[in-house]
Amino acid sequence: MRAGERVAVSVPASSANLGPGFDAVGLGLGLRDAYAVHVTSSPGLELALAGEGADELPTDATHLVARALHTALEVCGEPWVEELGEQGLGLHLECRNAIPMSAGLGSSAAALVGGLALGFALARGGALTDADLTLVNTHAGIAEGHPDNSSASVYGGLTVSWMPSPRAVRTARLAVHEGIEPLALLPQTTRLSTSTARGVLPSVVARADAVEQAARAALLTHAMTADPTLLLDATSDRLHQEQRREVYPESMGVVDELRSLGHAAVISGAGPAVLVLARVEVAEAVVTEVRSWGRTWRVLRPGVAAEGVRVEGVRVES
Ligand SMILES: Nc1ncnc2c1ncn2[C@@H]1O[C@H](COP(=O)(O)OP(=O)(O)OP(=O)(O)O)[C@@H](O)[C@H]1O
Ligand SMILES: N[C@@H](CCO)C(=O)O
Repeated sequence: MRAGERVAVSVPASSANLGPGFDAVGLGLGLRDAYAVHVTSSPGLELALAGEGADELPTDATHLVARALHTALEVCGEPWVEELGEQGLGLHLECRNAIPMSAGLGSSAAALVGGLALGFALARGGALTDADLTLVNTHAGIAEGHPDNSSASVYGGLTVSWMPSPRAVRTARLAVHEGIEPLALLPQTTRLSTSTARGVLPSVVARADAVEQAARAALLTHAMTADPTLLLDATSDRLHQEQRREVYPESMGVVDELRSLGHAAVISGAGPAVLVLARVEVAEAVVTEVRSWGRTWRVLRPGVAAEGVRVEGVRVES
């Protein structure tokens, strides 16, 4: 590394689960955080934060993007801040966040994916290979503990991920049917940490529920890629939403109401955001319906992220 090198990446938000795909299925959303790292000639780590969470996140090496950057540089055998300081160099990290935090839109997964991608891109002189993306996917999925959000942030589109062992992540990436528009509904103030939402889940599942969940999860991939008319049936869940009702009662009310009108509404990830997988011909009507309630819900129409994490710029100053 030398002073003047700079790499920038952007990384999409994601919605996880989509109903029955708990901890496995993710959808990349067209709302992106932007991160950049600059090698400077002043030793130490400096962070500049803007956008969502900027006034509450740490501005030192404990920041999630910085931690992920550190991991990637270590994997590549590159020096971290202390060692760089001995060479008279430092790192300046910029994070511009568009993804709301603790909302259910995969902000922490995006931070991990973005930080790892920055580190690999910096170590490789600016480009990310498929092998690098596999490493990002693996490290981010393991760090999150479940790969659904992080894989969607790595690859965009619809992702189905599984962990053959606690140290391995695999992902199949599918193209979303063009007749589907994702709508994200956000309560104005409510936040919910993923760990709180995971803490209320029972550890045992009845066989009848497991059987039905497997059928719906299989149907989900078909509905999302080939036949959106099946989305209402394909987004029915038996494993986590009802079990978590107490931690997001208002969101469940919205899901119930929209589903009773025939729309494929689910809790987005661990909530409290609600995701509606609307057929494009009814998307406008869903937005009008939600706004007519007069409740304080924000409607986002981010579209599907066709691309996952990507390098946005590389600069080497002499
Ligand atoms: N963009 C970010 N940059 C730095 N740290 C973050 C970022 N997003 C989340 N974090 C950290 O991760 C912690 C856990 O986030 P949490 O998993 O609750 O939110 P989330 O990822 O937005 O939610 P979800 O996974 O349900 O979509 C936050 O408290 C914060 O410390
Ligand atoms: N699958 C995860 C997504 C949240 O990060 C959950 O529902 O707990």
